[in-house]
Amino acid sequence: MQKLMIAGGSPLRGTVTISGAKNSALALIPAALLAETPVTLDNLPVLSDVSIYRELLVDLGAGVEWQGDQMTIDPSALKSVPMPNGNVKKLRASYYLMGALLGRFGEAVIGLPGGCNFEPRPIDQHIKGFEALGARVSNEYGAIHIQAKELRGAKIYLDVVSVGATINIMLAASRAKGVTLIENAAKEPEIIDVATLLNNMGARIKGAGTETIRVEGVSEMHGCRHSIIPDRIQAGTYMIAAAATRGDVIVDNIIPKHMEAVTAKLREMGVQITEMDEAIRVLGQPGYQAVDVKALVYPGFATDMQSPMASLLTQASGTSLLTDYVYNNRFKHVPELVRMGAKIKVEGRTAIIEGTHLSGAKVKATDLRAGAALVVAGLTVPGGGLTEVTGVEYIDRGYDNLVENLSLLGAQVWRE
Ligand SMILES: CC(=O)N[C@H]1[C@@H](OP(=O)(O)OP(=O)(O)OC[C@H]2O[C@@H](n3ccc(=O)[nH]c3=O)[C@H](O)[C@@H]2O)O[C@H](CO)[C@@H](O)[C@@H]1O
Ligand SMILES: C=C(OP(=O)(O)O)C(=O)O
Repeated sequence: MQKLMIAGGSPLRGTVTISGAKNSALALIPAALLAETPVTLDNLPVLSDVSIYRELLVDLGAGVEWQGDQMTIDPSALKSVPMPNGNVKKLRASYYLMGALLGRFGEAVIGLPGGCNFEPRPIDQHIKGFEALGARVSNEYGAIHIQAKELRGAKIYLDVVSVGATINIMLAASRAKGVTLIENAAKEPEIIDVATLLNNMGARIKGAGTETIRVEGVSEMHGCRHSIIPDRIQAGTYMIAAAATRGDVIVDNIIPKHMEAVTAKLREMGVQITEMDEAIRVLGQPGYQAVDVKALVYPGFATDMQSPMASLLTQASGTSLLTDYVYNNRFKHVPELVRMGAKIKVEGRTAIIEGTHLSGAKVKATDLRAGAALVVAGLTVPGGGLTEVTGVEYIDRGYDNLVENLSLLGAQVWRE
């Protein structure tokens, strides 16, 4: 079992270059299966979830060439192989195989997804969308069976704003007959990225990034080349780590507009931030003010940033309130932070955080962003105090080169 060891107290200094977005990559890879000819993705993050997706594509008969940050997917020999078990259960985004295979073949059998299980994460809105497009959907022994004689465009109003359901419906609707309208759609930058790829593959999608997306189905799609947008959650985590260690870091190769909710909140705390064209400089300060943070759908403060933000808020004077309006109970990092001396109480969907000094401890990452929170917390521990984080496999789902990046910024971090 691997562990991350962190000797805290070194201010982060220097430049970190951010890779492509996990949550885009994990949708763009299955989206490529809708084409008849190869799709090349650039700026691909090197993550364990991407490796698992590669294996899924191979099982489906696709050709995959992956070198560094570039992957070429050749879906010309693809088959709709049933995938009730195995790798589909290891990651959340395997649910996109439902929309992609339904669009391409009119059928799919895919096991219920895995991913970070901080609370039950239903996919009823995905299924409602497939059914509205004319598919029959059943759950047999934990695998979703989807079949359609013909997919027909429809008007679909999402009951909850869901990133996954919005993208999954876009995938299937791209190959349906007629026009689909997705109302109350999610507006995350990753949705625009997927729509951009699909349009470059021949789809006709308008309105991605707004709450109404119009998809006019096409009968054929082709390959293209696409560069994945930067990972705004990795970027935000480094911004928070820079502030928490009172460091001075340039977070490079990002889209500063995607970071606005984080930037605004850090400024409100007293962090000095300079925005550049493709980078943000974070200059930490000796003291911070407590703030209230509400995690919301985009363009609000991302729920995926909520856990690392909790660690930063332990460094502010006074009491901060951190409320997650996307998930009811995404607080598995809290008991671990408390082991490190944090003063946090959870009431309902709100964490009440009082500023204090943290000390090193043996802690466990129970999901990806809980892991990121523990790393940030470990970095703040004064005087080289040692934090030992287990559950590293969760962290590897979403942060490539984490140890190398933090070491280059001057942190004392290593794997054991
Ligand atoms: C691979 C990927 O991109 N993962 C991201 C994606 O997850 P994911 O797409 O799974 O998250 P959703 O946007 O769908 O979930 C938002 C909320 O809607 C609820 N819901 C969702 C679908 C559904 O059919 N029914 C339902 O009730 C969920 O339980 C949750 O409370 O967006 C989340 C919210 O920004 C992020 O935390 C995840 O990192
Ligand atoms: C929850 C996350 O990922 P996933 O949806 O892939 O589990 C995340 O990236 O924070």
